[in-house]
Amino acid sequence: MIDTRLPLTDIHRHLDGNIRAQTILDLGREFNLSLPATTLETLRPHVQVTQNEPDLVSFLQKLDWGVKVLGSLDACRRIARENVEDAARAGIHYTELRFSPGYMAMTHNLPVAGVVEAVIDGIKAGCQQHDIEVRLIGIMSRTFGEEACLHELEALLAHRDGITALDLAGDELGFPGSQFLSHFTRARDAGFRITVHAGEAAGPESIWQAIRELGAERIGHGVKAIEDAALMDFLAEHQIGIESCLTSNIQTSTVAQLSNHPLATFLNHGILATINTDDPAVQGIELAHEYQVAAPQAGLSPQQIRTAQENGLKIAFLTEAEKAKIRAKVAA
Ligand SMILES: O=c1[nH]cnc2c1ncn2[C@@H]1O[C@H](CO)[C@@H](O)[C@H]1O
Ligand SMILES: [Zn+2]
Repeated sequence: MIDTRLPLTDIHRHLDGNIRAQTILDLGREFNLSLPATTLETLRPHVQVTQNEPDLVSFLQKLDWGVKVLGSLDACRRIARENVEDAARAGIHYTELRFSPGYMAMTHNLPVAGVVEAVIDGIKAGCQQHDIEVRLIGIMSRTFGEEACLHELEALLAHRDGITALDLAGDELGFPGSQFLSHFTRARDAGFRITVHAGEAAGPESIWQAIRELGAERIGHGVKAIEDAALMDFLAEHQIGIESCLTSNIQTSTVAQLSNHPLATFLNHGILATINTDDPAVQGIELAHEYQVAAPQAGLSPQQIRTAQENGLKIAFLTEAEKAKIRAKVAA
């Protein structure tokens, strides 16, 4: 259950994995693109997971139509604004929305730095209309290689003030973190906070690598930490937060069933683990489903669910003063 006296956060939410099906239809029409379907109902299986995918890379293909319709910077602005609206409607008080500007720019050759600017703009517009606090995390999509990631990093650095943190996402098995050392050195030098998708498709060594070599302060998914007792201790001791996404881990076949999910064990071990969505529109879920259905199925007790909710703001990329302000506002 969601504790309504506590701030509700979603700190692992891809805005380019959360494009409304209706918006995909609208933009397809606007830019005269041939989509695989012309009605919401027939489009859905092309843009949403309908049954669990065999692996991460197959799951990620479901995001492709959403970015293929981004025919202009205005379209990027629109989906950013709609993401704020959707998060506010989901009852979220604070969210960190992440996006890969190169992935969004790719199909229509948009300027990558222009995409970053448009997303920042769209978020601002959304925040003026809705009572929610938002920060942005820039993603480098490892799937497209080191060069493309460098391009994304530079676009994000060009708008340093609007971006809070840097992440690495995409095909973890095909593109190990070791290829991105220099990217993260530059990002840390610029003062970006760091979170990395690790231990989702690859094993615990990928989490160690993200922490030791990329400077990760938080880990996206981190499922495979459960295989390494020393790593479990390290995460707890150094307060490296885990951004868990329960349904996503089932849909990517990272975890066979929720009753096997390590989140409850992470929490028992004193790790600052949290409950988040990942790609809500693609997954066909919202945060309430993760709290009310997925978390109990994953064996979390009501107290553990509350702890996970509290951890969200605890490990948020905010100052202590900013966190206190959000806590006070929700409690009021
Ligand atoms: O669960 C996930 N694991 C790894 N990468 C992901 C996941 N969801 C989305 N992306 C990746 O994030 C970028 C868009 O924000 C894309 O690279 C997409 O493939
Ligand atoms: Zn993710």
